Amino acid sequence: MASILLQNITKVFDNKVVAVKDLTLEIPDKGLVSLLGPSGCGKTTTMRIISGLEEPTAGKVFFDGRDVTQVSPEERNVAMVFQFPVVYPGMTVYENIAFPLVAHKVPKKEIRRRVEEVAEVFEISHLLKQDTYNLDAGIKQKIVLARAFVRKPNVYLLDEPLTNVDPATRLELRTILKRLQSNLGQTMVYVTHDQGEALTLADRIAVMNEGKVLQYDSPEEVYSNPSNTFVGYFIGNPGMNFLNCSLQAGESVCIMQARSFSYVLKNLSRDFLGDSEKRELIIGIRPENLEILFEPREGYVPFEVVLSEPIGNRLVLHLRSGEDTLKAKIPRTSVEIGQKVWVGFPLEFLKFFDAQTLEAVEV
Ligand SMILES: Nc1ncnc2c1ncn2[C@@H]1O[C@H](COP(=O)(O)OP(=O)(O)OP(=O)(O)O)[C@@H](O)[C@H]1O
Repeated sequence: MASILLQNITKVFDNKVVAVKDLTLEIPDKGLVSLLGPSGCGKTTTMRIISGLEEPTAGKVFFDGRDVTQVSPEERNVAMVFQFPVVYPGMTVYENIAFPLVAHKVPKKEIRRRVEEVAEVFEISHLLKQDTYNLDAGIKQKIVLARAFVRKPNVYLLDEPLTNVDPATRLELRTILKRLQSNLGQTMVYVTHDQGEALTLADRIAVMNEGKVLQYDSPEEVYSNPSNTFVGYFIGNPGMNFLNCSLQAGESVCIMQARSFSYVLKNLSRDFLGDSEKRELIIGIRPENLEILFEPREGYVPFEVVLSEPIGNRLVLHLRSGEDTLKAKIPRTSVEIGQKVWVGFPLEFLKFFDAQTLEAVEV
């Protein structure tokens, strides 16, 4: 078990590619932390720096308060699993899983007990005597995960382990991993570009972009209170809506002036603007938090439906009013393309972002 501290880590490849920029991150002992971000944002590099496979250009890595920046991967005692499962050919499933224990000269009886235990967890007990030849990617990844979990390392580092497995096995493995992690009480770092995976698995998510951590919070917080527009857009399906607005002072409340409509924010006191008469902001709201009416109502803004997309038992409506566009997520119902709906913006769900820095602004 270990807590991990990455302190001001920078990694530059070939003197020009800055993969990680001054990144500081604290991963608590027994925590399950997910590094989430788009392709190329530096997740794998960060993971390789934790494992010791990559040396940072600047900054330090601590395990349980001990500086391990110069310590080898073996001595750090981490178990790593990558996207593409590597099973050892010419060995049975049992031998594959037992491999790290044999290498560490664990007594045979103990090896058998641990292999059988972990095989049961990953539901591959029936395959233990088989050769690994001809097994599908999902089963191979189960074997690789079992080989990682048969050990008792300081930290488990999992780099997109479910990306190449079929959807049914992916769901099954998510549940197994979550259960294992909480039963074992081991520190786990999980790299993914799949927000669904991060939101369901992790205790805390580090949302990354361009080599930086933009927000490090619980799944609930990154979803409900994104610290900037990137996080709001990247998390959620579809992502958060954004409207370029000027927030203007009315008599006692504020008025949201978008490019093509205005909307009175009845519960937002004029005091929000202080001494100014108006402020340029980006207003964000999640698609499921828009209020959608099929009849006109005073104060609500008419939008036209330009597309209606079914997602499971929900509909995603693409809406337009002049230059302003929104996506709304509503329960399935019959909606015609070109029909009008009336939209309300409940204050409790509105997020305000600075128009220049794109960072969240407190209300
Ligand atoms: N060994 C390397 N040499 C040169 N550039 C590298 C090397 N490894 C990574 N990079 C570059 O560093 C940046 C971050 O890469 P990294 O693999 O860490 O991102 P990632 O978020 O894991 O992406 P992906 O999800 O696509 O794996 C990218 O621009 C990548 O091309």
